[in-house]
Amino acid sequence: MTDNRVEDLNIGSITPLITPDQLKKEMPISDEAVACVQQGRQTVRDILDRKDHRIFLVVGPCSIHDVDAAKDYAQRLKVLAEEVSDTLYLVMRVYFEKPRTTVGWKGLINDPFMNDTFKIQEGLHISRQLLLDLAEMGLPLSTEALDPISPQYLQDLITWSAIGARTTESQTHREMASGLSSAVGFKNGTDGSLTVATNALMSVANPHRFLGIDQSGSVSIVETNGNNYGHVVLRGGGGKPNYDSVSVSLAEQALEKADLPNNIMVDCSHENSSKKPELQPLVMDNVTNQILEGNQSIIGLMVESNIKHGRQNIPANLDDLEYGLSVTDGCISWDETEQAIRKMRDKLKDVLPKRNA
Ligand SMILES: O=C[C@H](O)[C@H](O)COP(=O)(O)O
Ligand SMILES: C=C(OP(=O)(O)O)C(=O)O
Repeated sequence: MTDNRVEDLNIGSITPLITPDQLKKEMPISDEAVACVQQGRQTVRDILDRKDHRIFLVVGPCSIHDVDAAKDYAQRLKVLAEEVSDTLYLVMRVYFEKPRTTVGWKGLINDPFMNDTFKIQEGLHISRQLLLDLAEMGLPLSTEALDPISPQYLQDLITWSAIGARTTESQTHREMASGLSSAVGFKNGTDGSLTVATNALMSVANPHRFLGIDQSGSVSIVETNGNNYGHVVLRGGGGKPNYDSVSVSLAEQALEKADLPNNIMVDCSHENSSKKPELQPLVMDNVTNQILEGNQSIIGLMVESNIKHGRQNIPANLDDLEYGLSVTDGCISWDETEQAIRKMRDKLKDVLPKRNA
């Protein structure tokens, strides 16, 4: 018998999902969380506009896999954030979606139980509850906007978003970012190319029309206004770092040539530290010294930090998971994080108020 099927040949199944509206009805944003998000977004915009002298640090685990450990981390970060708040504005990394070089665990939304059961609906619930809990603590939160649909479920709780090195060049992600309500950092490409990020900034500031979903889950034409709070994130690439003063100066020239604001974030992790977490404090200190020496463009840093130093593979028996240890990229420990952030604050506390004067 002839098989006449011409579609869905590679589809295993398609399962309807809760709509954004339904999830938000079950788990509504509270007044405390709204206040936290609004204040956080305004602070980041003020830093980008040089109305706030501080530098913002996007700091936290490479990925969230254990909600209790994330809350434990957040409580520590909240105390440190208050301590350094005259100089630094700390935003917690709460990354639920991981872009993989090939394959691997894709994060808490995709596979919340880390056992290939891919309970995405539960992943959305768990992720939203964590964002609510953390925002209610008064912590500004950040995430990578990777899936083009998931922002409808979670972005109301996000203060700063990233577009990752693997997707900065993607039109879909630039379109999505043009409609995000938060400021958004575009990483340079994995090969080190900055042009993909400067092109992304030119794209994202413009209105776009594209296919998406609305809050009731209907496939829709989305029209955006454009996002004027995009900036580049230098993360190294092509086997080389790009946090050094020469690379930063080249990035400044590229921004000037493209008529873009002189706003640069440095990611201390990834290829800026050859994925060796213990090198991140050295990158932080180098960038701090650049600011002490008069740099005007660096407005933010990213640091991958967790309760414990390093990383672990996801074990076959999940009872063997070590508490507070990353299952994706290696992170610096909480003690190292406190030490590095305090050092940065002490070095910059008298300098930042006079910067850009
Ligand atoms: O930040 C995390 C990783 O660097 C990124 O998701 C790629 O990870 P992989 O190369 O281990 O797949
Ligand atoms: C995946 C990440 O970074 P990059 O896109 O720079 O690899 C990340 O910050 O988690």
